[in-house]
Amino acid sequence: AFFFRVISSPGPALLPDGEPEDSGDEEAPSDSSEVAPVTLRWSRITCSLSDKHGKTVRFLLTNVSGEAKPGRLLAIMGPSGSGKTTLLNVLVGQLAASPRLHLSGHMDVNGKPRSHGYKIAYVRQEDLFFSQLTVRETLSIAAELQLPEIASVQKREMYVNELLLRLGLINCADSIIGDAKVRGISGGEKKRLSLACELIASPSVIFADEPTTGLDAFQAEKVMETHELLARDGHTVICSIHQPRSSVYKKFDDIVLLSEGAVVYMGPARDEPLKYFEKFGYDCPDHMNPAEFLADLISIDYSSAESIRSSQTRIDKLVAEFSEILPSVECLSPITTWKSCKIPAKVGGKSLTKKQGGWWRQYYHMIHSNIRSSRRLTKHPEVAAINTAMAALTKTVSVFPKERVIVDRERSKGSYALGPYLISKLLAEIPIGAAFPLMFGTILYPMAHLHPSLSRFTKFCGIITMEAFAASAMGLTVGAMVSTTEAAMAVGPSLMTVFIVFGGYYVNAENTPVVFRWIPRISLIRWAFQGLCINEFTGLKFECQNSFDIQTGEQALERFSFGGSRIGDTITAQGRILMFWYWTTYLLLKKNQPKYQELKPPQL
Ligand SMILES: Nc1ncnc2c1ncn2[C@@H]1O[C@H](COP(=O)(O)OP(=O)(O)OP(=O)(O)O)[C@@H](O)[C@H]1O
Repeated sequence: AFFFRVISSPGPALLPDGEPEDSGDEEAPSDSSEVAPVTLRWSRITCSLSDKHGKTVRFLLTNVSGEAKPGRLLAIMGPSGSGKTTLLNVLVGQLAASPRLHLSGHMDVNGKPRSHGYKIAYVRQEDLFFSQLTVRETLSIAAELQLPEIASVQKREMYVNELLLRLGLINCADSIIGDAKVRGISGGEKKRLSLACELIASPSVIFADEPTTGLDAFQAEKVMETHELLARDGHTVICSIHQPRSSVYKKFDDIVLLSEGAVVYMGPARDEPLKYFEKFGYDCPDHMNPAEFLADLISIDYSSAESIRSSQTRIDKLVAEFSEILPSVECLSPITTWKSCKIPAKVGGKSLTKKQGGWWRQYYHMIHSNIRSSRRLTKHPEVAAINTAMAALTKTVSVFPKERVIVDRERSKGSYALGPYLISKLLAEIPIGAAFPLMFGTILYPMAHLHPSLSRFTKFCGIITMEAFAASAMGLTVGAMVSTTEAAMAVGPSLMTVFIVFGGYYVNAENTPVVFRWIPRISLIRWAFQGLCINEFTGLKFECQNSFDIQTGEQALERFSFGGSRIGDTITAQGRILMFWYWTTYLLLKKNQPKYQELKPPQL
């Protein structure tokens, strides 16, 4: 996937290879704080949706015109489904192609076709990062990939530090990003990190799709403050936003109000739109958030048939009124993509984005970040426990149902009995069954920086090997229970998932509901996880910042409800589970042994 991505498309934030000197008529600035000023104009953009017979069924955008200027923050506002994201995608040139969508209109960049281009950044709604990397590492990797011309590591670090300071990320620079499971930086910080990653190559135009979605009021304000500062630095900033609080609304310089894909107002923000709507008798009450007033004014009220009709009439009237006074935004160039942007951003008079790093450079950094990321991830003994068990289980369930057919045939011939077959199978599989966990342990242990002592390493390998045998025995039971490999492949991992959930990491003994308390006792994941945790945490001391932080490994074990137990206990429990699955396999195979129709003498 990475290979495909590298050869197929550089993504919106990266400049394609280009001739840096081809700067058109515009001079790119020579200082890092300066950006090439860009004015965007779009006119008569219409986007329609047709059915499979080619008949237009709906307009997503109707005759939308507008303008975004450098040094100003433009907000595209409107109710849900009004076409904000569609318009933003059209402006960025990234409206997903579909045979049912028809797009027309014009767009200029500084009075020229936009393919003549400038560097742009598109900050999407979802924040996608390697969750185990820190903020600084994420930005450093982005800088190394996008700014290969800054050869000096020191200079690149300075540049990253500058960005961290500028976006208010310096305090969390060395925190991991985190995800739903491992707490990392806040939602607002993630949004600002997304923005920072896009800003590395000093884009002239910044598009942001709903940058405040999912944030609390304070974080939303901080994020919008950052956008406002970027506009003040000379960037052209365009963001879509649903319904901002009033302090956020005050930050906008210009506003486009969309309702059902049509423009209801476009022009200066703050009091101007309120004055404009006053002319039609719609007064914003004192102390009401203007954004809320505007949103109510241009939304369909679905509470009753009458309210739908009256709100629709009001919106149609406002759209018609605005189209009559629409400032003439005329562009000559049909909509194209930004792909052939050729003007590189510059820092200190030097081009920063002549080229992306070559393949090898990108490959090296991606591998590096993946290793860094997986190192931290694999520190969780849970990952080692799940990986070992799943590998052993799938290996067995994919093979055993086929083998069973042969066993049944031989048994029916009386070649061998079930008991000796199972015992010989167990003994014969010891070397192969142990090979994978030992290999896995040998690679993972030093990579994950686990406790560097030979005795702990030996115990680590012992625990995962025992677990692999238990998982394999469980695979035999599943294979004996169902008749096909496909069914075994469906049942085995599903059953294992239950054991993973009750494995002690997601749900531990103290918070397991009483009715499910038996599951962790028979979960091979839980015993392996417990053994690995005891092996790793016993005797550890942690650096603490607060008095309530966990200080010792023993306290960490208490937190998992593993206090007071020993590795020996977990190995014994695994042994019991292994015997349980073997015994169940024996009983199932015995019960399911092939039965043949008896040949009875004909009745006279
Ligand atoms: N490719 C598509 N095919 C069909 N319908 C689409 C397509 N893209 C957008 N739409 C429809 O167009 C309308 C506008 O969508 P858009 O995502 O632009 O709205 P929005 O104002 O950004 O909404 P929200 O605030 O909820 O994100 C929606 O009704 C959506 O379902």
